[in-house]
Amino acid sequence: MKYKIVVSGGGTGGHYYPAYAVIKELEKNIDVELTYFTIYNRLDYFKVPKDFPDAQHIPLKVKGLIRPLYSIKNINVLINTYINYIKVKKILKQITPNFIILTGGYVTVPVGLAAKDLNIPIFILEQNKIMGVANRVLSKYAKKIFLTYNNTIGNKYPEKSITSGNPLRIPSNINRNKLLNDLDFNESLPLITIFGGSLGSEFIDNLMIDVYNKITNINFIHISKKLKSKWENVKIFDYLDNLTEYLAISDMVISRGGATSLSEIDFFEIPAIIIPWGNSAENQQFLNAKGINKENIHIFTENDVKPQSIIDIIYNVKKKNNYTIKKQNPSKFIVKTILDSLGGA
Ligand SMILES: CC(=O)N[C@H]1[C@@H](OP(=O)(O)OP(=O)(O)OC[C@H]2O[C@@H](n3ccc(=O)[nH]c3=O)[C@H](O)[C@@H]2O)O[C@H](CO)[C@@H](O)[C@@H]1O
Repeated sequence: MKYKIVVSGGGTGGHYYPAYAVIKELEKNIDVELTYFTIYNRLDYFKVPKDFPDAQHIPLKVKGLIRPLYSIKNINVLINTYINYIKVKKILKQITPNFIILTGGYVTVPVGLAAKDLNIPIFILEQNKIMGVANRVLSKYAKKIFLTYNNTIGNKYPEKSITSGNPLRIPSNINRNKLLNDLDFNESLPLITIFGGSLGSEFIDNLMIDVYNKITNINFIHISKKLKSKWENVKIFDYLDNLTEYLAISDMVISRGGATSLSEIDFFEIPAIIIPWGNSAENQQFLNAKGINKENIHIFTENDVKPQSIIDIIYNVKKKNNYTIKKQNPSKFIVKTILDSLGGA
């Protein structure tokens, strides 16, 4: 039997990749026909994985809520949500999905409301330490809510919530020497990977210039749409589809506080310097970073961090002894729970 599955999530990697991980795991268990509702035009900002099942992508022209939430301008947002709800409901009636997965972002509100009206089972993934507004609105109608963090702030439905962890794209095998040789890196040196979420970060780009001018005995991979490399030990890419392969062999990461980036750092047990994006909704990125606050995780605000703060920390970075993965991808548990709750595949 073919399962018709509808997924919806905001148009950045942090929402898209967890959905991808779940769909990939579902495909191991059942035949999947996928429809994906996301934000109009946002798919250009980051690369949609090439091997994503032949999803039909339906972009919706949604308007995001304006803060403060009681702003009069949000009346337009409500009208826009209603128009999209009518459109999505019509499409869902044609598709007749078996179930629907929502990964957060305003775009999911009309999709979730239409699914609820048509009695389609809804599963929610919440990656962040503070639940996003869309997930807060839709949680009431969900069959199960999968959380990355214990005690997610703003979650009103603990009885149907499970702290599963964030489903991730995990490389199937890791060959450190090959990955480093491909980039002409010296294998005996440690590797530090720098990236600012799926959309990049000019703040982190600028911060690193002084660091690169001073440090030559570390290999650096830096994801940046702006920087050009003039340093032999720094390789710059505007995007890497296989970034998680490089994360798996990184001895340190410097990143923003997006929940999926942090889940990867946690999963691969990489020491990290986190500089949360100062304008994230409800200071979400700072709360995410505090949520994984452990030894070897250094959190800075944009105001506090200086190139010298980075140099002082990375000066002591050493190559790890081994790079084997010890944990299980949460996608396995999530898929099993979804299928069991629907009566099994
Ligand atoms: C601006 C914005 O909306 N930010 C939110 C967005 O972040 P954003 O979309 O930046 O997502 P995250 O930082 O959580 O994840 C980034 C993902 O992109 C991948 N990647 C990145 C660069 C690259 O070259 N290749 C690559 O594969 C990373 O491996 C990771 O899987 O979603 C997160 C999860 O809900 C939220 O916590 C963030 O606050």
